[in-house]
Amino acid sequence: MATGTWREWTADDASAWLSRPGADDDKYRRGVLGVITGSPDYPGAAVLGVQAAYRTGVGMVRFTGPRSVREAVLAARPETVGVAGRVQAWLLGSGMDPSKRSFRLGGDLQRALASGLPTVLDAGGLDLVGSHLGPTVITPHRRELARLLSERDTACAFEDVDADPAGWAERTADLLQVAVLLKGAVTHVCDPEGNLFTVTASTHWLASAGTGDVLGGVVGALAATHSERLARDATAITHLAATAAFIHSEAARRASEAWDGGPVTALDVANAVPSVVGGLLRR
Ligand SMILES: NC(=O)C1=CN([C@@H]2O[C@H](COP(=O)(O)OP(=O)(O)OC[C@H]3O[C@@H](n4cnc5c(N)ncnc54)[C@H](OP(=O)(O)O)[C@@H]3O)[C@@H](O)[C@H]2O)[C@@H](O)CC1
Ligand SMILES: Nc1ncnc2c1ncn2[C@@H]1O[C@H](COP(=O)(O)OP(=O)(O)O)[C@@H](O)[C@H]1O
Repeated sequence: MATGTWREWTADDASAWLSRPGADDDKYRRGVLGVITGSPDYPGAAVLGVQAAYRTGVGMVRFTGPRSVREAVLAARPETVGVAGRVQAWLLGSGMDPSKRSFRLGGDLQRALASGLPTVLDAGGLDLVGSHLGPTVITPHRRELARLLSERDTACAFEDVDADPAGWAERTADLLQVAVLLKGAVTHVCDPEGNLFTVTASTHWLASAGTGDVLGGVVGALAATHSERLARDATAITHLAATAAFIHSEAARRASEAWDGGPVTALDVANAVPSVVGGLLRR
């Protein structure tokens, strides 16, 4: 499959998309991320995404996912607000199973997508792509991408995506008219406008449970803190997604270095995000 020219996203690129809060900022001006993630089977996915969003520098998180998950989220991050209200962006779907979606949860997800706000659609929210009205990025791994396309009558197997991730990411962006962040050792980030960026993981220790949920939180936080920019320029979501993947990869490297190059957990990666953001802001 023919593809355009992909460019590796650099530290300079990422730092251009970050800024420090100013004297006039408060938690609302900095950006509130609405999060509907997790399930009784996967409460940890919600905890990891919310943790990562705070570590990336969002002003506040409103978590309105399943009630059974809210307790775990609040235990890990008591600053989280558990009531619905105004938000600047949405993170939807990590740790959810679309086949077990309740009527109420389906309604909450559809309302979020109809809000026209910037949205990150992950894992069990991927099937909802197309209902979105705002600048949106989907964040599948290879298997999820193959499943999503097959459900949309495009024959595609895991092996196909594995053999040509760049081509399938680009084709998906075109078919579904949405920005795509396809996860892997090399993460491909692209959009229907032809932006094509790669982020090459700085350590393969990143391939462990829950690190994708962490990435969702990083992208969500950047979307919430850039909502005004996104309202003017929807393609900014692609640059923010690439920035998130860069921060995530660097956080994994730092977390591993803290263990002398040893293994890292998803929570280690989330906890290393502030030092990456700090370093990029100093550039
Ligand atoms: N802490 C949390 O809350 C976490 C929550 N998470 C959440 O979980 C949800 C599902 O995400 P996912 O990526 O795991 O699911 P999915 O794309 O369906 O892949 C499943 C495929 O894997 C395969 N497979 C299974 N075992 C295998 C084995 N031993 N060796 C080889 N293959 C094996 C299996 O193949 P099969 O057994 O059917 O042959 C199947 O095809 C998602 O919402 C995510 O956010 C995760 O982030 C983790 C941390
Ligand atoms: N071989 C690898 N080397 C480095 N990073 C990887 C590799 N495989 C996957 N990753 C990264 O690890 C993360 C895994 O995300 P995901 O597959 O969604 O896992 P989970 O669902 O458990 O959170 C992604 O950020 C992906 O880019």
